[in-house]
Amino acid sequence: MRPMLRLENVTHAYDGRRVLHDVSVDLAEHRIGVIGANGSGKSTLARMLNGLVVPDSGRVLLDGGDTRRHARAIRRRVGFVFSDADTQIIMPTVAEDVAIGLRGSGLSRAEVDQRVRAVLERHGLADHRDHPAHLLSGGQKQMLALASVLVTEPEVLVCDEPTTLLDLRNVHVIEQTLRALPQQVILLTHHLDTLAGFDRVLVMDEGRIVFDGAPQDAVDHYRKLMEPPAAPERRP
Ligand SMILES: Nc1ncnc2c1ncn2[C@@H]1O[C@H](COP(=O)(O)OP(=O)(O)OP(=O)(O)O)[C@@H](O)[C@H]1O
Repeated sequence: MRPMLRLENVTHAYDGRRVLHDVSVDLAEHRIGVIGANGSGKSTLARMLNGLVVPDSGRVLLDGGDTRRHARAIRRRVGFVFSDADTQIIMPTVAEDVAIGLRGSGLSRAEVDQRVRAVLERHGLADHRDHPAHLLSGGQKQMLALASVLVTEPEVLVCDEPTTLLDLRNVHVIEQTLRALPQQVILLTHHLDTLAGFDRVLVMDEGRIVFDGAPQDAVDHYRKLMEPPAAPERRP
């Protein structure tokens, strides 16, 4: 059975400024997109899904477990990929960076090696296993960031604009990788084409979910929302 993420009346503010307003939503579909203007609250919402941010009021639940009380357990089940892979790469070599996610997992050295090898092969990084991670290309770094989360075998993958810094070819590579994943994917993106074939897309605006539906309808709604206001009529 697919995991069930639930936000219940979630409100959140930074420095007294409210950025999420009473958001309630259940997230159970296989592939869910989240779109919206800069600053509309997407990242804050996404970070709540694995307890990186805890709401000021309301609750965020994974299969009924509250992120306030079960953050560690929930983080093991909900992986998070950031838009800037450099912030996620912490070890000198590619293989070490992937392996670090398995620290404390209780797996033997041989099991860790086997899992790391498999994930590097699956994501086209096998030839780079002993290379310095910081010397990879932007696309390879993002793939490494993804591999480092996937090696932990999360049930849900939350990706916060993983293609924002990539060229179009690498956007497609990451897109295809995400599409092929068996686990639930919640993808925040400004690349609207990526959402074709998704099961559901949420549109956020000023801290609220203002549309929730099929990808094309959501993209149409978002485009309308982003239209510039009509210029005032000129008087002769
Ligand atoms: N750690 C923080 N401290 C203070 N303000 C923050 C923090 N994180 C986000 N904000 C503010 O909260 C608001 C919502 O930000 P958030 O990153 O959730 O939006 P977003 O929709 O993901 O934006 P973008 O598309 O630009 O990534 C913004 O006004 C942002 O400046």
